[in-house]
Amino acid sequence: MPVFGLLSNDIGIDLGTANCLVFAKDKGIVLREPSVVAVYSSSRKVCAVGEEAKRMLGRTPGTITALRPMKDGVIADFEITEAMLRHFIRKVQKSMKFVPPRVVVAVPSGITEVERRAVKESAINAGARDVILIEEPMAAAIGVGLPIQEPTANMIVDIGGGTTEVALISLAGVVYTKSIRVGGDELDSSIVNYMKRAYNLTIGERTAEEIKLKLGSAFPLEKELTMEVKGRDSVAGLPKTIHISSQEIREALADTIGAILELVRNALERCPPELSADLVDRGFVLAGGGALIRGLDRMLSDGTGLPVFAADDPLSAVAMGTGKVLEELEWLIKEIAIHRKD
Ligand SMILES: Nc1ncnc2c1ncn2[C@@H]1O[C@H](COP(=O)(O)OP(=O)(O)OP(=O)(O)O)[C@@H](O)[C@H]1O
Repeated sequence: MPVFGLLSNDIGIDLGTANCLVFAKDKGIVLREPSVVAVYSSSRKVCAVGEEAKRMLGRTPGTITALRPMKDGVIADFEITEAMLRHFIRKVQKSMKFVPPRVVVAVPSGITEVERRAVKESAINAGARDVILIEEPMAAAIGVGLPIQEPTANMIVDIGGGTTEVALISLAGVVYTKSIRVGGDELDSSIVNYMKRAYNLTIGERTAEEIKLKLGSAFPLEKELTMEVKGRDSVAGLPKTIHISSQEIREALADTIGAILELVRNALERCPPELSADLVDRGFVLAGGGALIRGLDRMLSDGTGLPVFAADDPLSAVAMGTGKVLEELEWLIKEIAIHRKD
C-alpha cells in the first residue's frame, strides 16, 4: 500500500505556549488557534478549545475554567495539553485522507525528557503513526529559510508567548542555545503592572495584550500613538476609562525588552570567533510573535551592532519549519527505499 505520495497526510505542529499551528503537507498552514482550553471545573471535561476558549479567558462563570495548558515554555497541565493536541489533530484530519499521519512536533527547547515523552504519547494517542520532535528555534531557523546546513553562523531569536529562545546553528547542529521564560506574556504582565501603578487601573491579560499589539514598541515611533483603555479602578472599584500613549507603554515594556537584549548579548559573547566573524555581515533573524513589536529590530541592532532582520511572517516561522522537515523526511525515506531495492 502506498503510504507516501498521494495518500500521505503528514502534518507538522507548532505546539506553542500562545498559539498552536498545524501545517499539512501539500497544503501549508491549515490551522492557527490559541493554545487555550476551557474545561468544566467539576469534571475537567473539555468544553472549548482554541479561539472559542480564548474568548472565555477572564470571563468564565465558576463552573468553567479557561486555561493555558502550556505556560512559560513548559507543559503546565499534561492532560489538558494532550486533549488540546488531540482536538487539533482530529480537526485537520477530518478534512484529510484516511491514513494515520506522521507528525513532526516543534516543542519549546526547555521542556524536560518526561514532557517530550508526554507530547509524543499524546500525538500517538491522537492518531499519529509516528512522531518526530524538533526544538522550536531549529524549526524557526529552517522555517525562515536560513541555510542551516552550511558551515556558517545562522542565528535566530524566537520571541514567543512564554519564552524567548536564541540559537546559533552551523552545519545543521546547534552550537549554542539558551531560553529564558520571558516573552509576550511577560510583556502583557508589565502592562498590567504599569496600569495599576500609574493609574490605579486593573485590567485583564487580554486587554493588556490588545494594548501591546496597538501601542507596543521598543524604539521611538515616527508618529506616537494613543488609545483608550477600559478597566476597573482599583481604589473605587468602579469601571473606568483612561487614555494612554505609546511612549508610556514603551516605558512599561523597557525592562522586559532589556532582558531579551541581554539574552542576545550573552549568546554573542559565547559565540566561537569564526562564527562571530560571520555574524558581523549576516546578523541574526527575529521570529515568533514578539518580532512584530515595532522597532524591536532597530533596538536590538543598536544594542548589538549587528544587522537584524525580522522574518516576513514571524508567527508562522516554526510551523513552516516543521513543514520543511516533513518534506526532507519524505526525501530521506524515499532514498532509503531506493537503496533497499538495490
Ligand atoms: N503585532 C504584535 N506585536 C507584538 N506582539 C505580538 C504581535 N502579534 C502577536 N504578538 C505576541 O506574540 C506572542 C505569540 O507568539 P508565538 O505564536 O510565536 O508564540 P508561541 O510559539 O505560541 O510561544 P512559545 O514560543 O513561547 O512556545 C503573544 O504573546 C502575542 O501577544
